[in-house]
Amino acid sequence: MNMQQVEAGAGRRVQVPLGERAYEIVIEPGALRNAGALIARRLPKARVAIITDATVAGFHLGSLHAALDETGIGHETITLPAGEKTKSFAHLIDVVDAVLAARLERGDAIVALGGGVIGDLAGFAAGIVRRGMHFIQVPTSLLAQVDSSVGGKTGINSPHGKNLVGVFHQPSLVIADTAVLDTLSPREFRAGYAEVAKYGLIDKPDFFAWLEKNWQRVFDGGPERVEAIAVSCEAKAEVVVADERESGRRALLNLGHTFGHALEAATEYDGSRLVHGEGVAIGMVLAHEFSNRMNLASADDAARVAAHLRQVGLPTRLSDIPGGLPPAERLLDLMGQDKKVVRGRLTFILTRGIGQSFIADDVPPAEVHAFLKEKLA
Ligand SMILES: NC(=O)c1ccc[n+]([C@@H]2O[C@H](COP(=O)([O-])OP(=O)(O)OC[C@H]3O[C@@H](n4cnc5c(N)ncnc54)[C@H](O)[C@@H]3O)[C@@H](O)[C@H]2O)c1
Ligand SMILES: O=C(O)C(=O)C[C@@H](O)[C@H](O)[C@H](O)COP(=O)(O)O
Ligand SMILES: [Zn+2]
Repeated sequence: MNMQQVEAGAGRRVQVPLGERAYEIVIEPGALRNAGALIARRLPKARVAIITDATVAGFHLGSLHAALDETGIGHETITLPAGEKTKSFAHLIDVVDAVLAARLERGDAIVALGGGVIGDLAGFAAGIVRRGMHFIQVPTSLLAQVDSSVGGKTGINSPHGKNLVGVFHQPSLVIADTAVLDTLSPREFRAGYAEVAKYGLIDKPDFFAWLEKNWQRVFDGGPERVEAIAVSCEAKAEVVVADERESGRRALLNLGHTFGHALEAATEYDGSRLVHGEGVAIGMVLAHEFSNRMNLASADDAARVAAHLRQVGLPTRLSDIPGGLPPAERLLDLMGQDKKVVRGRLTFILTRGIGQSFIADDVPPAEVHAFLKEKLA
C-alpha cells in the first residue's frame, strides 16, 4: 500500500487468487469502454445477459452496449427498479426467467451493471441458473466497487433479515470504472464511503488516518479515489482468499453489520430512511461505543470514528434515522437472525481501538439490550 505518492490517472489491477476461481479486479477511469475486450479475453465467445437497474441504465447502459457491440458479444438486457427492495424473490424469478428465455447456456455469463443490489441479485441468479453460470461484475456505486463486487457473497433479503437467502458464487471478472461514480448521488457516495472506512477500522489504522486527511479528494475524484478503491479491494481480497466461506476471519468484514442489518430490516429496507452504507456507519459507531462500554476500547477512539463519519456527512446515531425505530427487544430479536449466530449465540465484531477489531462470541445479550435501550432513549 503506497498512500503517500499517488500517481495521476493511473489505473490499478487487484488479483483475487482463489485457485480455479481466481479473478482480476480492473480499477480504472474509463474501464467501461474496454468492457467488451476485457470480457472477450476472459470468456471467449460467451453471450451475456446484462442485469441493471433503471437509474444506472439511464446513465451507463449505452456505454456497455457500445463496448459489447464493438467486440461482437451478443447481449440481452433486463432492467429492474432501483433500490434495496429489488433484492427479493419476486425479482430473482424475473431474472432467472429472462436468462432462461434468452437461452443463455452455462458457459455464457450474467453481467451485473449496477450497485450492490444488482450485484447481489444477479450473482445469486448466476449461481443457480443451470446450476451455475459465469458471472461478471461491473460495479457502478462506490460501495459496489470497494466491497460487494468482490468476494462472491450473493443473495436477497427476507422480512426476517438481510441477505438470508443466497449462495457463494465468485465472479469471473470485476470491471470497476471509477469515472462512472461521477453520476452517483452524494448520499450514495457517502454510503459507500462507510465501507471504505470499515477496512481502516478493521485492521488498517494507517489507512483510516490517511482517509481522515484525504477523504475530500476521494470524494472529488482523481488519483486518491482510485487509491482508496484499490486499497479497499486489496484488503477485501486478502480476507476472502484466507477464508472464502466465512468460517472464521471473514466475519471481520461484518464490522458494524450486526447492528446495521437489524436497522435495515427494522426500517423495512426503505431506502428513503436508511441505505446499507448508512446502517453500516451507524453500526460501526455503535460497535466502537459498545466496545468502550465493555471496557475494551477507549471513549476517545469511539468519538474519533463518529467524528470522521459525521464529518463526511454520514449518519452516526440511531436518532439520525427518520421515522422512529422499534424497541431494543425487537432489534435484538432481528439480530438473532444474523448469519454469524452459532447455536443461538450472537457473534459481534468488537474492537480494542482504531484498526483493532476482533470476533467476539461471548457477548452477553443483556448487555446489548441495555446498551440499545440507552441509545434509543
Ligand atoms: N455481497 C457483498 O459482499 C456485499 C457487500 C456490501 C454490501 N452488499 C449489499 O449491497 C447493497 C448496497 O449496495 P449499493 O449501496 O451499491 O446500493 P444500490 O445498488 O441500491 O445502489 C445505490 C443507488 O445508486 C444508484 N446508482 C448506482 N450506481 C450509480 C451510478 N453510477 N450513477 C447513478 N446512480 C447510481 C442505484 O440505482 C441505487 O439507486 C446492499 O443490499 C448490501 O447488502 C453486499
Ligand atoms: O463480504 C463480506 O464477507 C462482508 O461481510 C461484506 C459486507 O460489507 C456485506 O454487507 C455483506 O453482504 C454482509 O454479509 P452477510 O453475510 O452479513 O449478509
Ligand atoms: Zn456491507
